[in-house]
Parts: sequence; C-alpha cells; structure tokens
Amino acid sequence: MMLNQEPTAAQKPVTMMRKLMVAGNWKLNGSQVMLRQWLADYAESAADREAVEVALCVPYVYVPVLKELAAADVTVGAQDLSAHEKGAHTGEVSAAMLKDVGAELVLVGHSERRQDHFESDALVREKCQQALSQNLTVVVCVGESRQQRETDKTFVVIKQQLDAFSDLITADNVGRFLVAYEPIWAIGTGLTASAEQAQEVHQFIRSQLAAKDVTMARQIRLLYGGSCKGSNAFELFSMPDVDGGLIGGASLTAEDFMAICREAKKLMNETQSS
Ligand SMILES: O=C[C@H](O)COP(=O)(O)O
Repeated sequence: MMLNQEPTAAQKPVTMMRKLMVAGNWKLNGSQVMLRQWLADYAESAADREAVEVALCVPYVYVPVLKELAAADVTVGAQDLSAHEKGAHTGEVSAAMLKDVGAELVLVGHSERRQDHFESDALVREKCQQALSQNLTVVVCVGESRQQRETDKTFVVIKQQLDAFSDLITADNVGRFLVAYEPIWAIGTGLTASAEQAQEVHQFIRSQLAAKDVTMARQIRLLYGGSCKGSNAFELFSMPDVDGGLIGGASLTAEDFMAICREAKKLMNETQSS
C-alpha cells in the first residue's frame, strides 16, 4: 500500500479475520477516581465496542476495583507478574494472587520491564509459564530499539525474543496467548510505525510461528503497540497480520480509548460487508 492511499478493509480478507483486541495499558498512571470515571464513561459507549475484545491493564492495586466495577465485556488485566509461584520474593505478585483478585490477563516482557528491570528472555519465559499455570491470558511483548532497527537487527532481535517462549504456545492455549509487537522507538514518542512497518514485522512473527505450527500461527492474535490512537488505528488494524493494539497513552481516557475501538469496529463492519 502506498502511504498516500486511503486504507481499505479489503486488505484484510474476511477469511483472515481474527477477533480484534484493543488492550489498554495504564503503566504507572491512574487512581481510583480516574478508574471509576473511565469505567463510567466506557459504560456509556457499549455500541462502539461491539465485535472487539477489550482489555484494560491497570496497576496491581487497582485490579480488584476494575474487577468489581468493569462491564462484563472488559477483560481485567495486570501489567506484570512474578516469575515465582510463591516464597521469599518481597514486592512480587504471583499469578495465583492475580487470579485471586480477578485478573484474567497479564502483560509479560513489556519493553519497560525489559529495560528498567533488566528482564531477560529467560525470565520472560518463566513469567509466561506462571501465567499459563493459572490460565491467565498472556500478552507477551516483543520489539526492537531504534538502534537495532537502524542497524538491520530487527528480525534477529524479534526472533530471539520469540524463540524464548514460542514453544509454550499450543493448540489448547492459543486463544489466550497473544504477542504484542511494540517497536521501542514508537512507544510514547508519538512516532508510530507505519502500517507497512508494522505489517512487515507481524508477518515475520507469524511466519516464525508457522514454521512450528501452521494452524496455531493462523489463529494467534498479534497486537501492535506504539503511539497507536484513533487517527491511525484503522490503517494499522487493516493490515492482514495486525489483530488489534496494545495502547498506552491513548488508553488513559475512555474517550481516546473508545476512538480506537470505534475504528476497530468500523474495520470489522467493512471487512464483513466487502
Ligand atoms: O503498552 C503500551 C505500549 O507501550 C504503547 O504505549 P504508547 O501507546 O503510549 O506509545
């Protein structure tokens, strides 16, 4: 697709449609007041999110509030979990604890965890195992830095990150195992990967997974994250291998978040009628 062309749903054949997910990640933001306001605003826009799976990943302490107040169609998410089941690990939160307070989904391996907390691929794998042991949906994040992209290492880096956990994806859990491609240079910077750049890496991820299991690779949902917002969501989600988004800054208000959900719904409607 040329950059100056209007995106069309025709790029996404209906036979390739996996249910789109729009997942918010509040990172280190929010309060009880903000969450209650977000959920009240969200509740008024039920029609905007039809046909889209919505998840919201809040700081640990707000998970019970989200569970208590969220509409039934919101998947309750956390942003991280411990690689340990239990024991002497001060400050950690286990998969079982998340489950206990109502979490249904957890992010693993976000680049901010990898960078700020030196999380290795091996640790990311252990966290995936913990999440799966409690039947939590797991969204594993992968992505390259600007320097890695500029030195043509994008695919090498993504493959290495994928190889650390991809054997954990099975026919039984593929519905609750997602991969989020988040180019680090696009996170919170306002620099969005072009739809073509996103598709190129998403296609690569799916092809890597297909080398292990073609059926699983067709089923798994791949999210894009990095300055995704209402104005670019349609174009990004129109790409054949982009199955929704992991949204940071634009998830902090229900208004901005719902603008993305509306674009996803529009795409689903156009795809089904084309
Ligand atoms: O988890 C979300 C991503 O890091 C994207 O964040 P952003 O939308 O603020 O760029």
